[in-house]
Amino acid sequence: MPDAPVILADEPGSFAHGVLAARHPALIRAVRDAFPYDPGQRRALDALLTSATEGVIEPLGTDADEHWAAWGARRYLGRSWFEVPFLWSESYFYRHLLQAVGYFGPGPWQGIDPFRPFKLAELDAPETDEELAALDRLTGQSEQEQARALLHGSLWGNRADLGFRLSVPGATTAVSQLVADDSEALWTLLPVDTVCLVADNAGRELIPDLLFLDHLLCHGRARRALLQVKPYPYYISDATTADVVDAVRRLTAAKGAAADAGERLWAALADGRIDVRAHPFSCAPLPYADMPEDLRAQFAAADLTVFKGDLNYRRLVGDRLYPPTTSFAETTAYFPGPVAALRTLKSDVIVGLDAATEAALVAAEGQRWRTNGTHALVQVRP
Ligand SMILES: O=P(O)(O)OC[C@@]1(O)O[C@H](CO)[C@@H](O)[C@@H]1O
Repeated sequence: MPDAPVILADEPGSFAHGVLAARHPALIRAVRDAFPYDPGQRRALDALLTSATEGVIEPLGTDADEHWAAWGARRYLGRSWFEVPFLWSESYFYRHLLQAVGYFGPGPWQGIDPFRPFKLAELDAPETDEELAALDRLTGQSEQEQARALLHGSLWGNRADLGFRLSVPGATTAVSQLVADDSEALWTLLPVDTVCLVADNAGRELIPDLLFLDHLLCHGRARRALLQVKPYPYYISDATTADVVDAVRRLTAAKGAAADAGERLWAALADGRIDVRAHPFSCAPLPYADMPEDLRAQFAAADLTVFKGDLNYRRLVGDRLYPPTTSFAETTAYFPGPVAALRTLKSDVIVGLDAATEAALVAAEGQRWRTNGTHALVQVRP
């Protein structure tokens, strides 16, 4: 993987600094208000707020510390959250937040997803009804037109990221063009036996992801799908198995084409054509280049792996400040099979742009295009 500086959060005014200094405190407050947590949980959340903004990185004080030691904790404990790799700091913050609310138990709050109220509000939103109703209008179109529309639905669904909306209010309304578009290359890779989709957010991103998978299965573009989700709540709205079930239920409870897709998805999950996986490394604070052998073998067994979203992109290419014209193929050369990224741009990392595109973006927006969520990309390494 080409060398470039690893992103830290130590520079005031930078995107990463803003996430730790503003987004994380806002998230703690939102979670605190969303549940009738008991005094102990509230104290733990308040302590995390102080630690994350003014304090240093502390151990979890549970068996999980050993796990995190293997992911680099020994190097970072006792240091400011702002001085260590941004990806590491953010991931550990989410792990601490789950700890504060008792997610890992033992106790009555074990397994209660602190982000569930936000995820459910998304599923219930009128926008979701509109998106599902739009499926009925697709049915009269050719298979190819449907496939393209569903790919774009899945791509732009990535704007529906709750963390992003905590810091960029109104962010879901802007629309812009793709800064890189390898979608033709993507279509030439299909049909395949096994497609793997590494999911990102629940709710309004997961629904179009599932509809895209349903289309691939239904039209013979893939025989089966692996769906990688998170083993526990992460980065606010990241999808877990419970969120997959909620999304499919939302579809089956809808009308028309959405309900039909929901029934097919239910059947595909039940008969194993969609195989949900939740590998522990999915919540690791590390790039995919460092993945363990068993996960590498899972990806190697797929004929095509599609990474959804900004965080997965950061982990796929490495959370570094690359020159934007760095090759996507080179940064993903370690990956054990054909790989695609569908992502809206919501952090500083970017590779695979041509020089003219980068120059035009900078001329129009300075560096804001990297993080404001109005641009997207489809990148493929066959
Ligand atoms: O992965 P997603 O849902 O597309 O985006 C996650 C995100 O909102 O969170 C990170 C900052 O917290 C950034 O990588 C990105 O902006």
